[in-house]
Amino acid sequence: MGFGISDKLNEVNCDCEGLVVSVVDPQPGESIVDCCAAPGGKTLFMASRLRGRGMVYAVDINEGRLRVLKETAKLHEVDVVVSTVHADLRIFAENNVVKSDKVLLDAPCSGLGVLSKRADLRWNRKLEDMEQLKSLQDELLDAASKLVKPGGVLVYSTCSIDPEENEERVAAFLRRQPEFHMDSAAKYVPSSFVTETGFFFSNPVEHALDGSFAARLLRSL
Ligand SMILES: C[S@@+](CC[C@H](N)C(=O)[O-])C[C@H]1O[C@@H](n2cnc3c(N)ncnc32)[C@H](O)[C@@H]1O
Repeated sequence: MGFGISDKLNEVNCDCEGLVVSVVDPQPGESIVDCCAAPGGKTLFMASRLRGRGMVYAVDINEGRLRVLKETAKLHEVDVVVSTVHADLRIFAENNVVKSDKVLLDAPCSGLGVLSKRADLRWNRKLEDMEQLKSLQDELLDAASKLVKPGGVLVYSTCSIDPEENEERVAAFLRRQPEFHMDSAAKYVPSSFVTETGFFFSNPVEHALDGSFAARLLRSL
């Protein structure tokens, strides 16, 4: 089996996607759920880190985007460790009894960290859209947390720099789900990307990268 993409992925591992995957810290042999996976940039990074042992379950509600993910995984020869699941995460988590070592929720967000690429987003935000988006992020976080085994890791990430979608969603989640607690990102990414409270954060001004956020949360044993 080839792992040709691994080297290429490692070369570009310094972008936001690679850094968020570093916060997840995938290890060979692990079972990982990528909850909002398509089109699959982070799935591919995680799959390459498994070195042929373990599985990334790539869940997404969008069948077309998931198909692209599957084809890309095959092209990059990591399809043997990627299994796609077409589902609404909230329903999948209700019905799935198997718990995984690591779960990544790269949540749908306002995209406020990538405005330089998506100028259209600047003018399209309405207050009620934001409230709906925050409720969806909360529901998806609760669903994702059900898939984590005791002692396992849940990473919540967005490509937003808005605290309402980031720190505030994590704080609300920890109030609802006290069996989870924060684990600092400091062990996984360079210190310039770690906030005082232990979150991963990149911003276009300081890092010349797209804005992105990730929180690493541990489930008690
Ligand atoms: C920010 S994008 C994910 C990007 C992806 N992680 C990557 O690295 O390429 C958010 C994804 O969430 C998916 N999504 C939105 N609501 C969902 C739901 N209820 N269940 C599963 N996936 C959902 C969307 O289809 C979209 O592909």
